[in-house]
Amino acid sequence: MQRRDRGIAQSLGLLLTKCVKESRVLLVGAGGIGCEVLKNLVCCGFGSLSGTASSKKPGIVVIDLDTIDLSNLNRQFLFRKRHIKKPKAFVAKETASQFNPSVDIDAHHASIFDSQYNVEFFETFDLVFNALDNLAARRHVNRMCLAANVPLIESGTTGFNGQVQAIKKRVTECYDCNPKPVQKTFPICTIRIWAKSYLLPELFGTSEEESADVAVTEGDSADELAKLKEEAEALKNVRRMMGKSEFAQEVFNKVFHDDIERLRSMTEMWQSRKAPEALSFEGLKAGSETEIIEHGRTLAEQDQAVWSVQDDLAVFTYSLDTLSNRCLTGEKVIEFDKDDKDTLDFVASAANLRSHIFDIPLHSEWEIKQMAGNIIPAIATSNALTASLCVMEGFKILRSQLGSVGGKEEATLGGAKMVFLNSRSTERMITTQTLAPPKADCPVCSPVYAKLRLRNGEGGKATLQELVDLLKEKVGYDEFAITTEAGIIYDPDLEDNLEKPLKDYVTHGNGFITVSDEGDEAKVDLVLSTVAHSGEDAELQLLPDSIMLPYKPKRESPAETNGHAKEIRATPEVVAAPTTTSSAGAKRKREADEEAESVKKRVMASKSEVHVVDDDGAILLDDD
Ligand SMILES: Nc1ncnc2c1ncn2[C@@H]1O[C@H](COP(=O)(O)OP(=O)(O)OP(=O)(O)O)[C@@H](O)[C@H]1O
Ligand SMILES: [Zn+2]
Repeated sequence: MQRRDRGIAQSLGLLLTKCVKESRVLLVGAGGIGCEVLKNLVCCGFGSLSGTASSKKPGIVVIDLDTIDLSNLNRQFLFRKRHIKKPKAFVAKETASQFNPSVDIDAHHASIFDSQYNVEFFETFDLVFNALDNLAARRHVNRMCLAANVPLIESGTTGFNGQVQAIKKRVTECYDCNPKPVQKTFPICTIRIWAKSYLLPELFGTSEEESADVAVTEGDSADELAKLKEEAEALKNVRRMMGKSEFAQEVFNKVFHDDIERLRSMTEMWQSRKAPEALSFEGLKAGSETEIIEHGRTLAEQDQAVWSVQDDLAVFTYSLDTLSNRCLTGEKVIEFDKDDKDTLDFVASAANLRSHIFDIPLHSEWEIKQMAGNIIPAIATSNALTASLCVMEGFKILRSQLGSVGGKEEATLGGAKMVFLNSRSTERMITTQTLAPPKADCPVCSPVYAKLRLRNGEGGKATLQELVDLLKEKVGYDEFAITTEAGIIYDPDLEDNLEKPLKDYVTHGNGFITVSDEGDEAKVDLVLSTVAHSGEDAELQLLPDSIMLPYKPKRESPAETNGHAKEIRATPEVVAAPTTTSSAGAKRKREADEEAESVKKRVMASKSEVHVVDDDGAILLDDD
């Protein structure tokens, strides 16, 4: 036994160490947290004995869609300067492999949304780690893990804070059990966004249509939008003057004078707030055009200082000159990028000029960069600590799968917790919270997941009618709706599509089809992932062959609850029809029975006076 292995075996015990080595894990994202997680996984020997001797499988699969950027190097320590522009996944594999040659890593430079990463792919793992930076990908992996019934360790950091959440279908809350705050959209009047998402694209964007990319929120009135359109039209005329010496002056006067005067003339808008004060280029300028540009160039170096209005005019003129030259020498589109200094100079000076007009405090370019780039600094230490917590939670989940008396380990996920990190805290840096059970009405984890096997991957010749018939026969539906990512394709009042081929609707690979009961006593939703087969048998097949769906939990009326809980329903998640003879079906039935048993035990063990969510999403409440 190698010295490293000895240390791990001493910490984890022989049984868990063996389990860690035999596991197969997926890591999604090889950025700040991902690099750290990969290092930990490799050093702990994850997957070093995965697969059998005859069919050895890489123990760790890492997927990342991005290439390495200079700005990653301060914290993504698997990467060096020479790796810039190379795919993160490949370089992460190359560097991390050297830490432990017995671990086999499979690296994919791809998006986790790609159709090859379907439910069957996810099913090949014992554990999935999310090390992502966006909501959409996190939610997608959450759903795929639910469909594949693979535990997920979700993680994230912002600045000094970090969070790790273990997610196990039917045992814990899923990522979507609690609605996430929608990623911010800004009203038009938000000035930095105005400069970044409106003014810059209008002047240096691609086409007229594409450039009208303005963030619109509910608060924006139709009037405001109409006015903005009018302004955009006038701006297009000014844009045609690019390259001429009076360009800066024309843009300035149009945006900071004419538009503001028009706005100011809408007197009803200014009854309860201060009216904006228009600026004029001539009134503010100090020196010739060349002098202004030179002055702007010098000021742009001083990004920590708060420039005066005259200074802003100079930087604005200088950046317009630079961007115009770039545009006229062949750069077709110039988009805002916080690391493109010319665009930042433009956005910072324009935002400050507009702020001045509306009597809003001015900011330094550095501050504006943080706001316009939505930047919260990434802290290497937070990432490293969070990544180590991820792997610790991973150990607990694997431990829970080893099995123990009464399924207690399983039910409590081996003691896994929701872990919070505050690396700047003067009290406890790490705090934990018990993992909550799944929310009974969560639209993502309360449905039953099953598979629809399609001939040739796209349903062969099968029509939507055949799917409807199959669902009636095998699930016992009466009135129901079928929805795909594109919207509703069938319900009792929408029968126009029935003769259409199913392949028109199925996004093969990782798309889902949701079937919702519309009857009086509704069953929980059924979510089907599609898998391909090329055999000669049926065009369409449900896996398992037959499904008994539980009913949606009834909402308790206050009178019913009244401190006296009662059992509402308890049905195992997916029960294959008793007639099934296939070994897979029998195994599933056995698993379902075992799961039902384990739920009962959990409920009895918990004796909670509140409620426990059972394995079919229904709520069980105890008797006293
Ligand atoms: N759909 C996806 N599929 C695969 N990888 C993804 C997907 N979405 C995001 N990622 C990866 O997740 C990682 C998140 O890492 P991190 O939060 O450190 O972001 P970053 O892009 O490396 O850094 P920063 O955003 O701070 O410049 C990135 O490497 C990114 O490429
Ligand atoms: Zn959920």
